[in-house]
Amino acid sequence: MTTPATLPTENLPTGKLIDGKAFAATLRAQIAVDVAALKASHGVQPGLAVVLVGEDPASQIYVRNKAKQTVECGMKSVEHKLSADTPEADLLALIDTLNADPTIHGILVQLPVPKHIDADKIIAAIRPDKDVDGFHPMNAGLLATGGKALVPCTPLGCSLLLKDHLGDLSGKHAVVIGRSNIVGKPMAQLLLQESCTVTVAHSRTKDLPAVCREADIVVAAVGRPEMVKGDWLKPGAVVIDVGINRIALPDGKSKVVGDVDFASAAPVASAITPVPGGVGPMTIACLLKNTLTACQRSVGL
Ligand SMILES: Nc1nc2c(c(=O)[nH]1)N[C@@H](CN(C=O)c1ccc(C(=O)N[C@@H](CCC(=O)O)C(=O)O)cc1)CN2
Repeated sequence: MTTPATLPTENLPTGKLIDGKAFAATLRAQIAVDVAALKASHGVQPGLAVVLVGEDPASQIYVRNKAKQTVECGMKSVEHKLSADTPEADLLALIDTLNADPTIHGILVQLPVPKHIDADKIIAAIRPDKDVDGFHPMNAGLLATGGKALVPCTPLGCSLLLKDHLGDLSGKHAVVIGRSNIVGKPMAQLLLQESCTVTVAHSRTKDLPAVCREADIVVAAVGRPEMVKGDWLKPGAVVIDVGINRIALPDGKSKVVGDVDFASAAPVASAITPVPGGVGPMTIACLLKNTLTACQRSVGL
């Protein structure tokens, strides 16, 4: 009998699946309650500005979902959609305007940006206290030194899922595959804060399967479809799959898969996030959480 391409998630034993979609819905409901309380106590409504440059289809969907969920939580949402050939100087000018706008507490520029725009320069132009993506070097430094950072949304979401599932993470060996500024490095910092022993693996890591087999927790954020196989895992490991890879199917359609080969990994892991429905929904929920945090801090809370 051949192994199915993906295990149907509904056939997994209870507790094996870490349901990010459900967790994100609960988090958003709590954020809505906190937004209402902030309005009542301080007369302030959190405002999020999302800037999209160009027409990347996936980015358009993410931006639409961000705006919709922002409004559903009772916050103000402002969208700026700029053409793909927008000069970098115009984007910097827009960020200056948003930085100075007292009704806007969170600013993000959807990534990736077109090639003629320097993403690092754009990120550095956003006021650190409004940088709800947590990508500004000031926030990266605060996270690394244990300060009051705004934390990147995807790793924050992974950390919330892990703590909800495992409780205390202290002493666990976590292997993070990927060293990006957006996921891998901040993920490692968050796991260190929880007193994990952290290994950051990457494309030059020797014998990656053997490194993964040492891990109690594997966070895969490498951007390679279904790379992490079941025989890379220690039995009982908890697996967090950050990958969102669209792959073509023989019938001409496509589907989204993670960085983990779910079919072989799920039987070995004690718990695993699915793709879709795992980490992805947590990214947007944590963006709303960061926007609320930025607004609360702006009134001294
Ligand atoms: N400025 C930013 N740009 C980007 C970020 C980011 O955090 N800040 N992250 C990603 C895109 N992203 C949010 O922006 C994002 C990606 C995926 C999901 C999600 O819910 N995915 C679904 C599956 C979607 C599909 O079928 O295509 C899931 O995993 O269930 C939410 C947000 C890059 N850019």
